[in-house]
Amino acid sequence: MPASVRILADENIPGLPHAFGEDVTVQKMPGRDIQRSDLSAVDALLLRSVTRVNEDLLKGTSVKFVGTATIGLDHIDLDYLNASNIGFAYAPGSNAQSVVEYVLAAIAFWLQRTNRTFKGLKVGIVGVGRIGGLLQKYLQQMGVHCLLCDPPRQAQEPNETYYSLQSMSEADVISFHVPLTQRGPWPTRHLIDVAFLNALSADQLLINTARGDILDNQMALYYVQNTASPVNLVLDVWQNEPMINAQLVQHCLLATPHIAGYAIEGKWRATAMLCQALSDYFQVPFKRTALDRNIRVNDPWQPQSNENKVSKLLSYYDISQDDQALRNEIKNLPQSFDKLRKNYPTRHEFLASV
Ligand SMILES: NC(=O)c1ccc[n+]([C@@H]2O[C@H](COP(=O)([O-])OP(=O)(O)OC[C@H]3O[C@@H](n4cnc5c(N)ncnc54)[C@H](O)[C@@H]3O)[C@@H](O)[C@H]2O)c1
Ligand SMILES: O=C(O)[C@H](O)[C@H](O)COP(=O)(O)O
Repeated sequence: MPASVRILADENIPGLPHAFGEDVTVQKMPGRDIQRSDLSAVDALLLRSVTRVNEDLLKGTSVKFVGTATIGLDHIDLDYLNASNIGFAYAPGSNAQSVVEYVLAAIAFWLQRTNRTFKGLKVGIVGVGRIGGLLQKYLQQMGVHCLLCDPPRQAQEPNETYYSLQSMSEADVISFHVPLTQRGPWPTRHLIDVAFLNALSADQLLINTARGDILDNQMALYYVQNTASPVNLVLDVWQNEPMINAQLVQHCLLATPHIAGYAIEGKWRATAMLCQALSDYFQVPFKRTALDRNIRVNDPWQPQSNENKVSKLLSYYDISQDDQALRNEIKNLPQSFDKLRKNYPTRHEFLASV
């Protein structure tokens, strides 16, 4: 192992280099600009989702360890890392609560607009992993009925009740929490197809916080432009970020620049997970306490049965501000998309754990 560990990090990962001592050096760069030529004297690369990690980037470099401060892994060629014996870490669950709070705020926004409450609501959850499972717990705590769709889990848990993707159209709200995959028995690229959209109506809400490629955006634009009463769309993730489909934005109930997971505690939790993994890998000390105080949620909200959950949720997180910020900057794409993400205002997690 090197005498000192040289890290190249995405400039949008908070908390570096304070978590390490003098045996670690940290250089920062915009994630989209990182190229192979930047990696000749780098031991560890710490990234976000905007840097594609593959043979093109890493071949012939000195990189021994890659960490991504994200839940999603679709930007990483894991086969190449394994074959090249490069250490790897990611941040599973780090921003799950943030995404769940985004989804609950989006539902609350829609309910308020339609003068409704959570009472009697049916929510379909597609992908019941860390995020989908947490969403299910919070919704059930609020008395909301959930329909679960997760074929990989269904194959492992034949005695549990799971629904098909098609039957999700029975729900008032359908929220997607699948990883982006192209291969295997249950690929998710373009999982939301025209047949699925055609089975929905203007009385329903579809939320995609998973990845942009789950929904063919060009097809979705055609659908909203040519359907009398299209489903209400809430999109946080887009195909071809940062050059997203500006026309589709105009047709969304809520449109945001991939910030569902951006509550500040989630970001610091991801940093802590990567620093711990890097510290174990290179056997260098890591000051966990330097990060811990940013991860704690102050005074969390425990929903009560007799309170107005719609207005309470929106008082914690007014999601319409994130939507408005994107609409205000839509003429300045693609730069504005990354700018809004880089300068995202501080949003705190607010739900008590379930
Ligand atoms: N918008 C954001 O800011 C944001 C933040 C965090 C994560 N994400 C995205 O959310 C995804 C899910 O995160 P997670 O932590 O819950 O992942 P997870 O791996 O814990 O859960 C994913 C679940 O999806 C299921 N699944 C896989 N293929 C499926 C299919 N075809 N149909 C239905 N279910 C399927 C899996 O069985 C699993 O239970 C991430 O991969 C990432 O792309 C987005
Ligand atoms: O997968 C994730 O964790 C999220 O999509 C994450 O919030 C993406 O943010 P980025 O890495 O692009 O800043």
